[in-house]
Amino acid sequence: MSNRPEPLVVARDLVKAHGRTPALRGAGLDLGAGEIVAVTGPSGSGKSTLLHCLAGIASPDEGSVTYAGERVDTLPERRLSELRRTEFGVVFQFGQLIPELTALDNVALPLMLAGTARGAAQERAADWLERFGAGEQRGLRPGELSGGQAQRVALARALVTGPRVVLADEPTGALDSLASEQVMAALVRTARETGAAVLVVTHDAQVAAYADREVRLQDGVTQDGVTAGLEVHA
Ligand SMILES: Nc1ncnc2c1ncn2[C@@H]1O[C@H](COP(=O)(O)OP(=O)(O)OP(=O)(O)O)[C@@H](O)[C@H]1O
Repeated sequence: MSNRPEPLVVARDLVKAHGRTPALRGAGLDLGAGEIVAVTGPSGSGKSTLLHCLAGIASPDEGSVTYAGERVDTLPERRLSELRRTEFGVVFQFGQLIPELTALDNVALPLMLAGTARGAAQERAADWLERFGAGEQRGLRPGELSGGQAQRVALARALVTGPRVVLADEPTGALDSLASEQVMAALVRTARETGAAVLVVTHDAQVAAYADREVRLQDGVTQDGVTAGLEVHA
């Protein structure tokens, strides 16, 4: 489409096997600033593996991933962790919160690691928890949160540093449909306001409908170009 933004993340011809199990067999996609793309497909079709390759967590056996023109798949680990700390917000499918810290401190931590003073970091963390509907859980530790609450906290933590790319693996997997809609609306709002490029892996067609585009994976191969439904007004 002619009015699509210039891609910020570009993946081409990705091939990746886990041992002898092929996970990606020629996957690719473009992700533009301010754009939300849903990656859908059956269980085992390679969605998480694709997200891990985009985030530089897994390295593809073949193909390439670039971020703002820089090859991600061949970067040294030190530059990769810098990218993940400053430019990428990654939300994993399972448990990534620090059990000893409250929800508020989990979200404040990335800011503090980047040098923000604790009070200011907590203030911003509280705003992001509110945005994702987890403001009331700020004082709770991960063990005291429901799965859905933990997901909201993980999203707030991924977004608090203002990443340019948000990669979220099933961010609504533990939420009911109303809560999923709230979380997706907050993600859409964030992408529109901050210009972040957002990729969401999801099983859920209702969640995918919030995206600007849907990229379907089938047996490790992407079929790009399905346009999803909802017009979202900022
Ligand atoms: N660490 C691993 N070791 C071995 N095989 C793996 C590993 N991770 C994934 N696989 C295999 O690679 C293929 C793709 O898995 P992947 O998790 O990327 O798919 P998915 O579409 O995200 O699945 P789901 O929707 O169930 O999360 C599957 O056949 C899976 O069993």
